[in-house]
Amino acid sequence: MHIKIGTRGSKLALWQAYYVEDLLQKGGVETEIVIIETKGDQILDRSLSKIGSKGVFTQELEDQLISGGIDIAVHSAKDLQSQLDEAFEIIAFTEREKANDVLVSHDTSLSLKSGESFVVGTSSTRRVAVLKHFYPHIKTIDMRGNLQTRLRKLEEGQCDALLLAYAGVHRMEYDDKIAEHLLLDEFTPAVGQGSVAIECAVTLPDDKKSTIKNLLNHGLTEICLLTERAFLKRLQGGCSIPVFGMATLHDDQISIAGGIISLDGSELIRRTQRGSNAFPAELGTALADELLEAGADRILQDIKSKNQEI
Ligand SMILES: NCc1[nH]cc(CCC(=O)O)c1CC(=O)O
Repeated sequence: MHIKIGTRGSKLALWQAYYVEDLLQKGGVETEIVIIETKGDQILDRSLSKIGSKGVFTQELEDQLISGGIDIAVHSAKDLQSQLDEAFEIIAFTEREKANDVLVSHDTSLSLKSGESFVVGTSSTRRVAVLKHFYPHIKTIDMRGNLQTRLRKLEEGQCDALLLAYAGVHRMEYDDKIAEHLLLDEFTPAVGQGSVAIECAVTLPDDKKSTIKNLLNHGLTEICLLTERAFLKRLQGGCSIPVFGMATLHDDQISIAGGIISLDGSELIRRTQRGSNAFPAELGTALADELLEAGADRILQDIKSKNQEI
């Protein structure tokens, strides 16, 4: 069998594509990597939250899935919108890396907890809002671009530290620049953070689908991600909305913590629920409903109207 693997061209995206390629080859599959540039890779001058981010990193990959230019598209699970077009499906989630955020700096003695003020570069609305909520003495500056670009800006002194997903930092082998591992209770990650999602067209032949699923899918990660993605779908949060959620497994139970925070960090709603691992989507949806009842709806509307003003 021969599988064409579609990926974006950033170093992190390529790492993930090679990781997937390796797993497929170990299972006796022949592979080929096809690099595809997306709109999101070209737009570097404006914050993603301001261009309406739906599909900017996925559209061109999905076009190739339909035309047969590629068999699968490899994404960071957290970059994949919660509601795929009906022509596509996710056939596998790879085993999740540690999901937490980390503070990255040349000065590894830096700590959010120290009370000392310094400048953190991040383009994530979630991370900015959570910093404002728990660590108001920290200043933030908007910082876009791939990991290498951000690290270069850090090196140039545009900020003192970056706030990033551990998974990406680890994959790029920048572990020695990690100053602090942030608490999951405060910096609850974006839905899907740390896992790689494999997308295909629903029309991909069944023998290819089953081989790919067998070689790439990590069942325990899949249960967690299905819970989180149902949660996100119900809240209709895209990556420009500071919604966060993370599920973990405890024997046959799933526990999920999730919430939403206003852009200025003043209002934070976070809840947890537990349920059977047989019904991940139901649990994720139930948690979203609990949040909506607790006022998440108002925060969401407020953020959506602010995004439209820009
Ligand atoms: N939004 C960019 C993005 N997409 C996936 C990762 C890291 C890898 C992962 O979470 O799987 C990152 C960088 C970051 O948020 O620091």
